[in-house]
Amino acid sequence: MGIDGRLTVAMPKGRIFRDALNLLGEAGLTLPRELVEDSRKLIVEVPGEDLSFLLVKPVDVPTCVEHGAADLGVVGKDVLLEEERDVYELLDLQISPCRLSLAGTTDWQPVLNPKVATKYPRIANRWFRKQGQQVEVICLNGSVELAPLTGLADRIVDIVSTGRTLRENGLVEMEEITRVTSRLIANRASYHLKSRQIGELYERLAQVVKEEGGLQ
Ligand SMILES: Nc1ncnc2c1ncn2[C@@H]1O[C@H](COP(=O)(O)OP(=O)(O)OP(=O)(O)O)[C@@H](O)[C@H]1O
Ligand SMILES: O=P(O)(O)OC[C@H]1O[C@H](OP(=O)(O)OP(=O)(O)O)[C@H](O)[C@@H]1O
Repeated sequence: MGIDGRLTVAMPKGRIFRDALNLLGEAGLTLPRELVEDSRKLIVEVPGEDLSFLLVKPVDVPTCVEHGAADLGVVGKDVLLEEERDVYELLDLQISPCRLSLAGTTDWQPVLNPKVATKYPRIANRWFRKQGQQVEVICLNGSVELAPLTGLADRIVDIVSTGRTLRENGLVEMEEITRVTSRLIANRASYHLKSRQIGELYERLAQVVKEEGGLQ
């Protein structure tokens, strides 16, 4: 499980990375140079602690944790809901907040069996099923806002943070599907086998989240 019996944490590269590092720093961890500075290293050990970080794409964090390549992971709730991996969700870290919303053009008219473009096909399908609406979900990997502008789809399900991308593309948020923050997740076996190490890190992080109401 993990590497050399050390506690291994899968960290998402990209947007969440800095927020997660700040949180770990606040929790009293000495962050190795390779994590803080620009580095291409993918496995980084924390000096003086029985701890290593794996640097992975955000969408791959639940996969690494489910399969035990990492004992713990930091990941957005959006990815967690979409990936449906068999992991424990331990803590809402309250970092990298955003929301997953339904959006469209201002002049959108209801149609039978509308097309919905998204990076989140499972979440979209589940949500529309719950609404009793039949839709055709079209999977995109980015620039989802283009879809209603080009006739590729009628509406989109996508992340909204400042709302700038919607605004600058003449789209409006129609409904919030879910609020999103990043979570601490654990491999099921590691949670039991490394309960002391995981418990200690959990306590340190939970304390910071409680004291600071999360770091934005
Ligand atoms: N404005 C935002 N847009 C997208 N994700 C955001 C935003 N704000 C916070 N997040 C969080 O950041 C995560 C995405 O991070 P990031 O954009 O680095 O990854 P990504 O979608 O894999 O990017 P890419 O595919 O461009 O490499 C989401 O899962 C979400 O939880
Ligand atoms: O509300 P905002 O602050 O504008 O942020 C939301 C935008 O940011 C993300 O896109 P990203 O920059 O990751 O590009 P992408 O289209 O390639 O996913 C997301 O998919 C939205 O498009």
